[in-house]
Amino acid sequence: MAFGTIKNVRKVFPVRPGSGGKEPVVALDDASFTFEKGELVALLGPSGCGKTTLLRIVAGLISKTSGSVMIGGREINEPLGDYGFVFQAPSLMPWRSVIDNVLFPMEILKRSDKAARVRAGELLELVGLSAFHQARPHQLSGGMQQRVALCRALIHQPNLLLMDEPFGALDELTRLEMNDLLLRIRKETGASVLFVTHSIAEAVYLADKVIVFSRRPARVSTEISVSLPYPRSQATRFTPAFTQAERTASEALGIVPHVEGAA
Ligand SMILES: Nc1ncnc2c1ncn2[C@@H]1O[C@H](COP(=O)(O)OP(=O)(O)OP(=O)(O)O)[C@@H](O)[C@H]1O
Repeated sequence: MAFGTIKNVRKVFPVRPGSGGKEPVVALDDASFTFEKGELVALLGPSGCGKTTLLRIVAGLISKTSGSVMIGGREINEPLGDYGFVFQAPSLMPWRSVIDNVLFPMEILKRSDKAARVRAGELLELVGLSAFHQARPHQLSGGMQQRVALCRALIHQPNLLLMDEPFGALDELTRLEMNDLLLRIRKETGASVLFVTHSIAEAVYLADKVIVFSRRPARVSTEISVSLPYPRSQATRFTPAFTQAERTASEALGIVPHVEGAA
């Protein structure tokens, strides 16, 4: 059985009284795909097609209207805690030091012991922030803050990392560095990753599999298996296989017409 199974998930947001909306919003319509333990799946699709909604359903943060979500053999109907969530904004607590931000989830889980502190140190080393344990968020660049947010998402050793356009606000060079960092982290932790992005190149570079959604209400329009070898490096972006995968994703999004055998 797959580690994660999203099956026929539908989400309708009802009209909220006083919101001015006239029709319920069908955010997801029949979204289905599976993923394995340790697999990195990129979710790609037009703005507003329901990608964030799907991540929140997988996390158990919001309910689905119908369908099922199974993660690690358990049906998800409420937050089960075995996931880390990384958002586009790092949203660190400005009054806390870097290490105390990383340790925050462990305080909530009442597991903020010496072992947690050691693990926080290891994670900060992994992301190259060993020298910044006591720094405050405002003393860090945007990329550094997002590294701290990554450590915070991983501190309780989740099996699943949910990432919602985590590098979308970063400059191009920092984003490329963060892509490589994420591939390293995935390898070291063995966590599965669901990664929402608007960038076709980022999706192809990171993913084992790209799920392309149609316009809202989202359905899975295409599933692309990315067969680029590991380890991937920035040079991978200049290979014919990379261009081919980008083209396939672009065709699935309707950005370029499908041409048989084109690369
Ligand atoms: N709480 C809510 N109440 C009502 N409608 C909502 C709610 N959350 C999301 N929606 C609607 O559901 C649709 C999908 O939103 P969602 O944020 O999941 O899309 P997205 O694909 O992540 O978009 P983007 O790529 O622009 O971030 C949108 O039309 C949005 O307005």
